[in-house]
Amino acid sequence: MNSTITSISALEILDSRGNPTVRTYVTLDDGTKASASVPSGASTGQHEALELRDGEKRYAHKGVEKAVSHVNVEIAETLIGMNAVEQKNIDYTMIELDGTETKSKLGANAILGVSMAVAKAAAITSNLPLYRYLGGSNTTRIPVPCMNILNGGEHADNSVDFQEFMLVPNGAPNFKEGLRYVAETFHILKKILKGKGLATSVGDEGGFAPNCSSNEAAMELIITAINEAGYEPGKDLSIAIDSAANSFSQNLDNKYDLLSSGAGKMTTEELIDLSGKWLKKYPIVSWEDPLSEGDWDGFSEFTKNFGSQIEVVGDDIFVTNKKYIRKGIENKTANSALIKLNQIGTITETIEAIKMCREAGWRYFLSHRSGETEDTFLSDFAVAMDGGHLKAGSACRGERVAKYNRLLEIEHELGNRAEYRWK
Ligand SMILES: O=C(O)[C@@H](CO)OP(=O)(O)O
Ligand SMILES: [Mg+2]
Repeated sequence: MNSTITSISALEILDSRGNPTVRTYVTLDDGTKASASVPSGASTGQHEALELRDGEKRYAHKGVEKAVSHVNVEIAETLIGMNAVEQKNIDYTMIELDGTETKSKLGANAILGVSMAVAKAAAITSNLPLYRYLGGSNTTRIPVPCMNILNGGEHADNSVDFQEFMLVPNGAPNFKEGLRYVAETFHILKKILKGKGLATSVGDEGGFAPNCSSNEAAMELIITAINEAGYEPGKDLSIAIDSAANSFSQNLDNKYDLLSSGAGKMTTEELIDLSGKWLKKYPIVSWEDPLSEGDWDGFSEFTKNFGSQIEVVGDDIFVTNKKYIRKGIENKTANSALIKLNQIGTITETIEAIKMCREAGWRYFLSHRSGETEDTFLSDFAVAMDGGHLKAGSACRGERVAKYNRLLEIEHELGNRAEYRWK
């Protein structure tokens, strides 16, 4: 099948934080048109692919006109005439054109936007839904929606150190019900917060951002909400945490300072100890970045202690990069990797990272960024990758809800062939 790319262009748009990001457009010779928008993180790993930003300060977060121009000029000149259904060829051509390890010449935001828009155009011209085009004909598994309902860390200005507290509807019979479980509990949590005189304003991903008296108090509120919503903690709904420990480790090493809550300085051992206590008390099934990206030994210790009980996810430490995931597999650093397309910058490399996890018997956790757009590429991608779970924020921000709604659509389309299970 030949579907020749006839035009590629880009535009600077805004993301959900009001910061500039890249939207790309691709046209094929049969008239097919597709566009894609690139997300942007706030709590980033040091080794992520580079998000190219302009020098001038027109916005709080600088513009992306340079990246836009790289799409319009270098990338367009190189890819026009190529076959859109050859994703790997397209992605590796851009990787070569850039020629740097972190995509710093053209910008990962420029490259990823094109990678995504080409895949969308190829799916349309192949008459296939995107999840099926990327995942093949046996793609039937809808991910468990790990919904972020309480925010802290760099995603909120409150007194909680851990960045994300997520509800995991692992006891639900299907995605639709799972989404209902978490959305209902989200609303109950709002009532509880109101009743206690705590703020019901939300953080970047739409989770509430109350000033709790401690990190543990945040956890207690969530357990209360699950119970009051009529669900059984640990049976219907469990919990996933993203500590994003980089944000309370100034030098990204084994020294921590839980400043926001006032819990104070902690060593790796003390943090692991605290986690052990929480794991005994609360129905936690997944813990992401419990330690900072420089604390490889601490991560391994954490995994040795708890890896048989829960999913230990590396985000900032692996940055969806095979080089770091390989090191993690060798050192038993974790047992799962967070997967974010823009951390590495192409669809093909993201798929390769997932394949590496799969082959090692690791899990992988598909993820949005804290700065998102209305693009629902992630939903189709998560289904295509058969990973079993995704995080896409809360139930009250349009750019997050769009992803969940797309998953409802896919589940509906698959009918009784749709699968839903935690593991
Ligand atoms: O740390 C994370 O996992 C993400 C997404 O939730 O946040 P950010 O996009 O800010 O890196
Ligand atoms: Mg994270």
